[in-house]
Amino acid sequence: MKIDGTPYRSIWVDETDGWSVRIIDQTKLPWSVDLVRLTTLEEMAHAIKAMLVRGAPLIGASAAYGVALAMRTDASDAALAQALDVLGTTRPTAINLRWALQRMGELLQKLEPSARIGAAYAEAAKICDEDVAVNEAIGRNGLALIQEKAKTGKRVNVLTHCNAGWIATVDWGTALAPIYMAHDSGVNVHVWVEETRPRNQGASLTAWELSKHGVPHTVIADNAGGHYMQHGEVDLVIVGTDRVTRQGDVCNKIGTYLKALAARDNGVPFWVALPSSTVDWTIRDGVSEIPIEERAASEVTTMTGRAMDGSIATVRIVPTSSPAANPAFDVTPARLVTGLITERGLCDATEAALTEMFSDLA
Ligand SMILES: CSC[C@H]1O[C@H](OP(=O)(O)O)[C@H](O)[C@@H]1O
Repeated sequence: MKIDGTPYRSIWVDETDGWSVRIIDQTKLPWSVDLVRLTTLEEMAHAIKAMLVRGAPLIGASAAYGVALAMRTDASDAALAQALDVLGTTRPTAINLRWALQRMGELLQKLEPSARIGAAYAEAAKICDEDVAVNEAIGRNGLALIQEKAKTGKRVNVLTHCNAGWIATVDWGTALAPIYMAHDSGVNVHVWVEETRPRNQGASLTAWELSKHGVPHTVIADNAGGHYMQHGEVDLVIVGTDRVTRQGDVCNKIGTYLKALAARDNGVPFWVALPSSTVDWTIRDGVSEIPIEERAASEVTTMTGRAMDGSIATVRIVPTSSPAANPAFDVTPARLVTGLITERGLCDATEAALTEMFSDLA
């Protein structure tokens, strides 16, 4: 996607040296576009854990480049095992992390150490290029849903939660890809952007993305989504996901489950956009089997934003005497999911449909 006319991906190899990795520091958005240069495994692991990069597909791509950076330093078997372990423990929920590390590990373990640096960079680049193509296909497949709603001749209102845009992936995004394509094709589309407490990925990231692309949108409190659905202001919900089970249960940012309940209660279609790398074929029941990341309480007790004098400030919004809990994801049972938007097409959130569409992976 473009930032003020300049095309970007959310991660790339620095062309000036051919090996360091550049990312957009998402903790600084929307206030500044800070391009960070990463040179070590440890810097990449920190970037994932501290959410300078976030979003399931981007976490996977970032981890792949983290392995490549590690191989530059030491391409031994021990160093490879260490890199896979360090990166594998950065964040527990997005399955794309495990998928990318398994792919990198299986490739590199078979090679002589002397061949590992080049192979690691090549495979990481391949993962990135594949992600872009897959997300573009998700966009095309999801576009049909928006175009169908546009047949009424009225503005199409899509609600989304968190950020599943181009900066949650290498490019295009998943949930936002159909929206970009609809907007670019002239469809009158508007997005209800839920702020997504506590880290405000909607307010800070989705709103920034849509503003940069000129897509009409309105930021709302997380708790307002159901109200707009009740009043007929939401034509469909499209969200991303960090892990889908083989029976179609969907793990996504905390609050997604509540959106799905409100959507079901109001007859609003609830779609989930995902690449096939986000399906975890090893599990069925999302609620009991998907590990939910528990992040720092300080993400709930404080908020960071731009003060009126233009400085970036963090303020406490909870009494110091009050404990806080911060589960970062929840699980929406398949029964509440209208369908899945994948790179291969639209798919029911059922084991039969998933295993038929992805019989080569299941
Ligand atoms: C396209 S995956 C986006 C997915 O990842 C987000 O989580 P986080 O910001 O904590 O990495 C959120 O669950 C999004 O739906």
